[in-house]
Amino acid sequence: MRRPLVMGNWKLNGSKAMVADLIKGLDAQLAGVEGVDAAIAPPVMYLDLAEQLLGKAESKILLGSQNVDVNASGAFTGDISPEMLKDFGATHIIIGHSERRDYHAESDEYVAKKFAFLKEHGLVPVLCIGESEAQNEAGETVAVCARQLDAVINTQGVEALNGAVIAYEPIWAIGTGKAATAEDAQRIHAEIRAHIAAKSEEVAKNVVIQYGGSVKPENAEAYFAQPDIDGALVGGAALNAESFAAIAKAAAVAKA
Ligand SMILES: O=C[C@H](O)COP(=O)(O)O
Repeated sequence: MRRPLVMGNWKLNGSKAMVADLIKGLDAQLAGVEGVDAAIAPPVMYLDLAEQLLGKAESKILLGSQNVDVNASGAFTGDISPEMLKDFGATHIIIGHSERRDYHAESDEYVAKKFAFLKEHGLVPVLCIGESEAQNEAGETVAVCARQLDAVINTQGVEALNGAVIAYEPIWAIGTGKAATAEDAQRIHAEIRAHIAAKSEEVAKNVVIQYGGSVKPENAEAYFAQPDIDGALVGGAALNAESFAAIAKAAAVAKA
């Protein structure tokens, strides 16, 4: 049985006060909620504070990050290494988000390199994949997702997906309020799982596939009712403790 994972990607939002408030609210809202892993990825600047606050509260909330770079140390100005993330207690690291692919020209190969680097350092890659609106309209959704996945599978073997997380995020649904229907998302998740199953049924059966793109408390239950949707990667709604907790609770109930 796959354990659901609901992860909040705070993107470029936050301040010390906001981090403290949000973590306090999340801890209160999520206390006693079983059957789901909840993770947060604040801006890297606030990992230290988040780690301290979670530690003080003896929180069950997992800590993550929104990115990693591909060098361990040395003359790489501005880069962040896996060991630095580990040093602050981050375990779940988002890579390949469409905002990184688009605004920072990150290729499938570069994202795959990050994937391998995280695995090498014992961290959990949360690999984002998904199609643009134009690709969706052209009927290329499954091919795009397969290509993005194959960048990892063909270089590292399908077993590299063991213990990793895949986040299917149709780009046109991110931050737009125009979420994919639960049925459409399920169809793509099933295709993604089938693509992996063609290489290994065991890996496909166990890999957690999250949906991301305008997930809100109002639509969360419908996603989690689908057999191949194992959680969510949440942007906007993760900036409010009550909304994020409601989504996490919906996953716990649906997957119990
Ligand atoms: O990483 C999260 C996604 O990009 C979804 O963002 P959103 O929930 O604001 O649409």
